[in-house]
Amino acid sequence: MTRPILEAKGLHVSFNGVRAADDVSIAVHDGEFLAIIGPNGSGKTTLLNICTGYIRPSSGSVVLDGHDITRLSPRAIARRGVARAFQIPQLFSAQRVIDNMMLALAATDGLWSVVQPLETASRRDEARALLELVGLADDAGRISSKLPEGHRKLMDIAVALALKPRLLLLDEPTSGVSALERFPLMEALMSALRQRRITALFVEHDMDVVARYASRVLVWSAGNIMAEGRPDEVFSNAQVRQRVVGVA
Ligand SMILES: Nc1ncnc2c1ncn2[C@@H]1O[C@H](COP(=O)(O)OP(=O)(O)OP(=O)(O)O)[C@@H](O)[C@H]1O
Repeated sequence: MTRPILEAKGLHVSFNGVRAADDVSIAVHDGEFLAIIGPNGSGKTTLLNICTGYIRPSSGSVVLDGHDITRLSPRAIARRGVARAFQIPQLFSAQRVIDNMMLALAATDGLWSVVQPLETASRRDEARALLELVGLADDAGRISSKLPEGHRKLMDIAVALALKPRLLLLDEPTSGVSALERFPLMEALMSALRQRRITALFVEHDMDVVARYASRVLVWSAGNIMAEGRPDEVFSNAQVRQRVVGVA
């Protein structure tokens, strides 16, 4: 296996006595598409929150490319190449898709200023390239709120990619997406990740999606990992089938 991009070691977090991370250690390797599955409330999102600086663990560390990022702010972590999709509120749902993309690029450039024009030729080109990357080139002129849910999710992913991340964290990429849309969405996501050589970690409840797309799976239970392996390995584990997949 390749070297880890991100390594978490011995993470502990409790909320009012509930252990959301109970000595969690994980390694995310370059190029993998790593799934996290597990029952509601088992601590999956807490791990994403720790890795992106939104929650500080009471002990343990997170190391990105050899640098300790445990106590950095979310913004500082994002600048080091860790992006998160489905985090940015849809403040501009009345705007066109291309305008949202240019806003995301402007925010990444740190050019939040009324005197700076939002639309420049290079930013428009970059926005279009990102939309093309996720298969939304034809949606550039549409109003964001009018997009089907699968396309809106891809727009959120394109917004996260504006940061040029090395590691993308996704919390349930297919939630709220129709059965017809979820595989095309995943295909577009996988293609974008491959083209940009981005490693990804995703929390997912849809086991068909995990079985089909994950390169490795971590199974969460009560604040820690109860099993891990390739999708076929974890899905043939009786405990996992009983506790997580819901099949005896
Ligand atoms: N900011 C917080 N304040 C208080 N309790 C929290 C906070 N974040 C998480 N928790 C609690 O920590 C536990 C783990 O929550 P977390 O959201 O990480 O689980 P999850 O596996 O992502 O769940 P789901 O699949 O339902 O999204 C839960 O009991 C949750 O209520």
